[in-house]
Amino acid sequence: KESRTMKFQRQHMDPGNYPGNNSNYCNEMMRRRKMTQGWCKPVNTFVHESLADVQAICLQGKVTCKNGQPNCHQSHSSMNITDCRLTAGSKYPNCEYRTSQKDRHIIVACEGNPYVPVHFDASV
Ligand SMILES: Nc1ncnc2c1ncn2[C@@H]1O[C@H](C(=O)NS(=O)(=O)C[C@H]2[C@@H](O)[C@H](n3ccc(=O)[nH]c3=O)O[C@@H]2CO)[C@@H](O)[C@H]1O
Repeated sequence: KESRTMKFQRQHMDPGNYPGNNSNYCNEMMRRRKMTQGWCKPVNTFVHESLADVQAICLQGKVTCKNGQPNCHQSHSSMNITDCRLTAGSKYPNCEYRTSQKDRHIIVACEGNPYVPVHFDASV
């Protein structure tokens, strides 16, 4: 069974890569990382920073998660991310995404021992 932190890495980590001007980045990556099986995941963010830098967020600014839980953390610095958002005309199984590269602070939920990211909450 895939652990929560491995699921986080599969769904959200893409260090050493970024779309550049590849408008198909999200179409390719959402499939490759298995987020278009059974349904098209509506929104997903990939983070183009090292795993160490993203794991370090769990030691940074504590904030309340969207679901009210107290275990979210906001990155001190902004990070290179890509937001993938399902397009209006997209029909399963043809999941079509808009690719938007951004520079944002990210908010993740952390859990466990070691205390590591298990959920992507938002970017600000
Ligand atoms: N505090 C917590 N502590 C521990 N665990 C917590 C906590 N909270 C939830 N989980 C768990 O995480 C799991 C999960 O998949 N949550 S999810 O909301 O659906 C993820 C969102 C995110 O993937 C994506 N999104 C969204 C915005 C954006 O900018 N970028 C972007 O990528 O959309 C998804 C839906 O919004 C679920 O098992 C839930 O129980």
